[in-house]
Amino acid sequence: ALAVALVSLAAAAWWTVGRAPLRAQGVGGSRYRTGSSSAATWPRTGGSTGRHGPGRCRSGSAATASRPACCPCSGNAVRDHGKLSFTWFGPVPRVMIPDPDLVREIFNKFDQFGKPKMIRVGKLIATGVVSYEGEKWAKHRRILNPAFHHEKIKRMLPVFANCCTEMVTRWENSISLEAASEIDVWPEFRNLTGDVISRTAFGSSYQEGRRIFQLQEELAQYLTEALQKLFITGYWYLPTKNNRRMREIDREVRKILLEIIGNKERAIKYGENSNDDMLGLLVESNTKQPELGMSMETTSVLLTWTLIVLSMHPEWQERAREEVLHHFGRTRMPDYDSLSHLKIVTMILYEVLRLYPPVVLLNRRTFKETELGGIKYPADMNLILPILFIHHDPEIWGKDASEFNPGRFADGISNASKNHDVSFFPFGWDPRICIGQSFALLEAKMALSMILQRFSFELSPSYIHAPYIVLTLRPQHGAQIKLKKI
Ligand code: HEM
Repeated sequence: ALAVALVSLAAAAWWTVGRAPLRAQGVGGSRYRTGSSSAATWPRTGGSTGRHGPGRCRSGSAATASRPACCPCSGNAVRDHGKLSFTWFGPVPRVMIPDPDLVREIFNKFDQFGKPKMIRVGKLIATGVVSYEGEKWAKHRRILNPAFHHEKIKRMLPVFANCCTEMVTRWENSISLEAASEIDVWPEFRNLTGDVISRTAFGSSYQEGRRIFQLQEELAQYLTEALQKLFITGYWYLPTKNNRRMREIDREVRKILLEIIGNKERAIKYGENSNDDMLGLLVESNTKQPELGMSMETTSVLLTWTLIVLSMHPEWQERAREEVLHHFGRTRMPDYDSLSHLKIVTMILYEVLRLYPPVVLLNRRTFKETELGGIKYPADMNLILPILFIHHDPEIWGKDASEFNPGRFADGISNASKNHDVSFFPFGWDPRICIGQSFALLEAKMALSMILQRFSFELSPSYIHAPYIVLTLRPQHGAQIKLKKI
C-alpha cells in the first residue's frame, strides 16, 4: 500500500512540476478570484490541494434546514479559494465551474467537452449510455428513447399505482388510528423505487431485478468508502476485503443479467415477447449492465427529501394536500392527465430538486486544449459542474436562495431564477439530459399524491438533519417521520 501511495504521490508531483502553466488568452485574468495566483493560468499550484471527492463529504453542525453543510460543490471550496478553484484527484486536476453561462457553453460544445474517463471501479455502477461518447452514445440513446416516450410512460402508470398502493397499505396497517407512528421513509422509498424499476424494466424477471438493485445498493456503500482512496493509482487492484467484495458483486450482477438477457433474447427470437419494453430495448442496445440502479437511488432521494421538507413546512404540505384532494378526493386512484396538471405538487418537487439535487455535480473532461471563460485548459482536464452550488447561489436565486420557497416556480422553471437558463439543472441538460426525467417525476407525483390522500406527517424528534453524499445526496441518519392517518 505504501509503495502504491508513493507512486501516486510521485504522479501528483510529476503533474504539478511537469506541466507548464498555460496563459490566458488575451484577457485581463478571469472574471473570478483565482486562488493565490493573479494570472489566469492553468494549472496553478496555489489553489486548493484538498481532495473534495464525494466520499469525503460529511454533513456537519452547520447544516441548516434547507442546505447541506459540506459538499465538494457547496460553499467550502468557494469560501476558501474563490469561485474558480481546483482540487487534485490523485494526479488529475479538477476545476469547478460555478457559472451558469460557462456551464451552458460546456453543454453546448459537447464535441469539445465529454464525459471523464471512467476509473475502473466507476464502471461497476455506471456503464451504458450514461458513459458513452460520440456515435456510440447517439446510437444507444436513439435505441432507448422510445422506452421513455410519454405514451410508454403512461402505460407504466398501473405499475406505479400498484407499487405505491402496496407501500401505503403497509403503512396504514402498521400504524394505529389514534396516535402518530414513526416510520423511516428513506428505506421505504428505496424499496418502492426498486420495485417500480424492477417491474417496469424487468417485467417477469422482476425478482432477479430486485436482487440486482440490492447488490448495487451494497456496491454503492463500498464504492463510497473506496472513493476516498481511489486517487491512489492501482488501489483498485489491491486484494482488500472491500475490493474483493466489489468484484464478487460485479460478477453476481453480470451473471444474473446475462441470464435475464439470455431469456429475453430467446423470447424475442421465438416471438413470445415483444422487445419494445425497457429490458427489450436494453437488450437491443446490447447493454450488458443496466444503468438503472442509479435511477432508483435518485428517485427515492427525491421522495425522501420531499417528505422531510413538507414536514418542516406544514403550510406547503396543506396546500399540496388541498390540490391532491381537489383532483382525486380521498380514495380515487390518481390518473395520468390529472397528475400532469398538478401545479403546487410540481412546484414543490422542483424546489426540492433545487435545494436537494439527488445528483450534486456533473463531471466533464476536455477532449483537447480548450478555452473556456478566458482560461485555456489542457486536454484531459476534469471539469466539475456543481449543480448543488449553482442551485444555492444567492447571486442567481436571490437572498432567500437557501430557503424553501416553491412559489419561485409558480411561473415555470425559466422564470424562477435571475435570467440564467442553466441555473436549474437537476436532470442535466441537452443533449444528454436525463432520459428518465418524466418517468421519475410521474412516479414521485403518484407516490406523493397517494401519501397526501391518506396521511398527515411531521418530523420525528429522532430525525437528525444531515444531508450527505453516497453517490447521491441522502439523509445520513435516515428520515424518521411521524405519520397520522387522516
Ligand atoms: C429524480 C430522479 C433523477 C435524477 C435527479 C436524475 C439525474 C440525471 C442527471 C443529472 C443526468 C445527466 C448526467 C450527465 O449529464 O452527466 C442523468 C442522465 C441519465 N439518467 Fe437520470 N435522473 C433521475 C432519474 C432517472 C430514471 C428514473 C432513469 C431511468 C429509468 C434515468 C436514466 C438516466 C440515463 C439513462 C441517463 C443518461 C442519459 C445520456 O447520457 O444520454 N434517470 N440523470
